[in-house]
Amino acid sequence: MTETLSPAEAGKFAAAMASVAEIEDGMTVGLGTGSTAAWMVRALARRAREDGLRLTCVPTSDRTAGLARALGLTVVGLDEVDRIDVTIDGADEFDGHLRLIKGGGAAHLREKLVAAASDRMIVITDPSKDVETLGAFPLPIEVIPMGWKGTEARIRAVLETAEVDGRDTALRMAEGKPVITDEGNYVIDAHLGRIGDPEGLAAALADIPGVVEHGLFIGLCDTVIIGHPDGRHETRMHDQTPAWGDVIMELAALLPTA
Ligand SMILES: O=C(CO)[C@H](O)[C@H](O)COP(=O)(O)O
Repeated sequence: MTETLSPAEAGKFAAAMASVAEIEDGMTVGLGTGSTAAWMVRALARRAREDGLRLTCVPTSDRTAGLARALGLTVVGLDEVDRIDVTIDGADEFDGHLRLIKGGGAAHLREKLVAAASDRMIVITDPSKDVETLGAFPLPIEVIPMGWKGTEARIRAVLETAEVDGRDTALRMAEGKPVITDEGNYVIDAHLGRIGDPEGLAAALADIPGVVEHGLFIGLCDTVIIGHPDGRHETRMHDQTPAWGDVIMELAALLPTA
């Protein structure tokens, strides 16, 4: 399977496969958005079919809902469940404290709501998303369309005093029109280069009238599974960078058996 994929896709596939191994019968599962999450939805649907798992799934976007339904998974809205056992989602960047940038697919509002309702959030990625400092990926900020220019000016004012290297902002466009999120909003991308104080910036952005949600996920992710092109994966958990137990187990598996 993986030999037909590009190295990045093979890594995403490996992470997705490892993540669905954590799902048990009867669970309520949050389904992320993006190409990595799409691999996970396919792998989850296959596991559910082959192992007879009864799952309730809460998608983070219309795209993911459509894919999950088409594959036979049971899809419900966030308000139809009391809690979510685990959410599995992709990310655009993650750092050593498992802080994330999300929203490259303009779904970070629903993604954050679903992650916040979950007992556990697993992020699945290929190695390219692993960064020392967040910020090379432009930070998505979802804003109300009404008065978006004023909101952008307030975002720029906040960035003036933020610990960042760049301060450019741009309304996200596609085919000459503003990108509209599933909740009917616009996205402003902030090109920051480096975010020195993610907690401080997250709090300041959340305070701006017109900002609905930004793509900094802090204190939400419990586990990151990094898939490698050769099919291996490694796991990072809070305050374990990397999880040496996993690395040792993987190295042990490579040793010849007697
Ligand atoms: O945050 C997201 C969507 O809003 C995605 O998880 C993020 O953009 C990663 O996408 P991909 O798995 O395609 O690289």
